Amino acid sequence: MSDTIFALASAPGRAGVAVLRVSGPQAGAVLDGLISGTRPAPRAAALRDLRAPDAPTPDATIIDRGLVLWFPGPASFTGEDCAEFHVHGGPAVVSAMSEALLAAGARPAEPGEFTRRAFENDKMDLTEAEGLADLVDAETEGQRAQALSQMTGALKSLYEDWREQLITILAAIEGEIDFPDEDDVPDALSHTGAAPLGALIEALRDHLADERRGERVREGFTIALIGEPNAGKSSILNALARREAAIVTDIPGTTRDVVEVRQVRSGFPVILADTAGLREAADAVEAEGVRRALARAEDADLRIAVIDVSRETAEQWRALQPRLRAGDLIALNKADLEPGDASAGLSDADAARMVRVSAKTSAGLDALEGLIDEIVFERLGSRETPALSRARHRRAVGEALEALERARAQLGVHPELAGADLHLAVRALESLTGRVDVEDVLDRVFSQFCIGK
Ligand SMILES: Nc1nc2c(c(=O)[nH]1)N(C=O)[C@@H](CNc1ccc(C(=O)N[C@@H](CCC(=O)O)C(=O)O)cc1)CN2
Ligand SMILES: Nc1nc2c(ncn2[C@@H]2O[C@H](COP(=O)(O)OP(=O)(O)OP(=O)(O)O)[C@@H](O)[C@H]2O)c(=O)[nH]1
Ligand SMILES: [Mg+2]
Repeated sequence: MSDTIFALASAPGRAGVAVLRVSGPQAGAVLDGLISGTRPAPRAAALRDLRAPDAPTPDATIIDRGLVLWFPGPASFTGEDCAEFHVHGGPAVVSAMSEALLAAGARPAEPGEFTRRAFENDKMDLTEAEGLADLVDAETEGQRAQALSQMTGALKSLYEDWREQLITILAAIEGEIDFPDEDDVPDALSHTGAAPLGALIEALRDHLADERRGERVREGFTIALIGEPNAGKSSILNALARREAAIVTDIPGTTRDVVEVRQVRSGFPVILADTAGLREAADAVEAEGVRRALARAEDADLRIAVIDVSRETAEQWRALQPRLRAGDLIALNKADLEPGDASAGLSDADAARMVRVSAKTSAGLDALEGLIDEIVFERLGSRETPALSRARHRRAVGEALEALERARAQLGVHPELAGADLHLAVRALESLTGRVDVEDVLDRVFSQFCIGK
């Protein structure tokens, strides 16, 4: 951290304004070396001519006239001395500025290095840093809201609060072990420790039992269209996508690979996947397509079974039913060809998630979209408690939970063993917020950032 680093903070390419940030002990000197006139007052923008620090004649070699800012540490984004150059956003201006910053003694920042410094200087914990990275990556309203909440400390407070509860329990237990005021220490412990420990275990369980809501908000909610060949899956995909994303022909077995379309529904990223029609395939290529279709259906967050109502439906339904789960949708397609009631023989629950559609005339497609949007919102929409948003969180909370459960089992038997497990749980929670230095975790988290963050 003794290096002074710089990076383009705005997107590369042509733009109205480009922002270059500098952070580190030499940031003030770097700033002074590039500007005409005086360093501006802290945190106030000032217009200055900018030139390379090694320029022979100051006037002839002006790079640009831009706004500069000076943030003396520790009251800065990184906690170090920082400077910013807001210049005209042309590629030649940015590259000349980069040369000038190099000549002034700064080096290019690694991805995430500014935020890593903010983390090292206690400006944020690890979950807040992740929230910031997610905010930069956010493409939908739901992603933005989740990332902002995490960046402003929602997960941090939750995890810090658990950690404090745990330390209180641990102190009580260790107190009982060290200064038993009763003969039966384990028994006393199962009185003092069991209730708060039980409550904590419940809280961690609830946090994990969220059907991966936060991870889905980040990565996308996947929906697989499945059904027999020629049922109209690709036609429905194209209708939902409003473009010809998949090939449609009247030949059964047209789709082989999984065809994906990304869209935003109810403010969340959704991945619609069209798949090969399910049947005993005659050739190896189609057989591989069917294998992929089944795998995708299995992994998806929602399945839409597409049934061709112009053909015998009982057989199609029998084949699809084992692939479906509660809450999945059924699209009865080609309704234009068969005005009859295809729901005959189905239970009410099945009928409720069924829509008659025609990919040809578009009848019923609005209703199908309405149902999809509703399901996406129900499953991903915000709750009162913040959601964990990465596999890293799930692993660490899971580890803490297992340690707490072991501790509970030992509480009235071997209090020292319970104490050791509680220490493990504290450590797992501390790795979440980055309180304990787990170097490879930090490297992994910050390397996922984009350059300039
Ligand atoms: N020009 C510019 N815009 C930006 C950023 C930036 O670095 N530069 N940010 C970069 O992500 C975001 C804003 N985040 C920031 C967070 C903290 C501080 C900061 O100076 N914090 C000090 C003082 C706080 C205060 O005055 O209230 C501190 O925490 O001590 C600055 C920007 C978005 N917009
Ligand atoms: N009349 C009518 N024809 C439809 C409808 N939907 C699809 N089709 C036709 O049915 C045939 C098959 O459509 P696809 O969308 O390719 O069917 P698929 O389920 O993707 O078929 P595979 O990729 O072979 O599994 C095409 O000729 C479509 O034009 C519909 O609602 N009504
Ligand atoms: Mg198809």
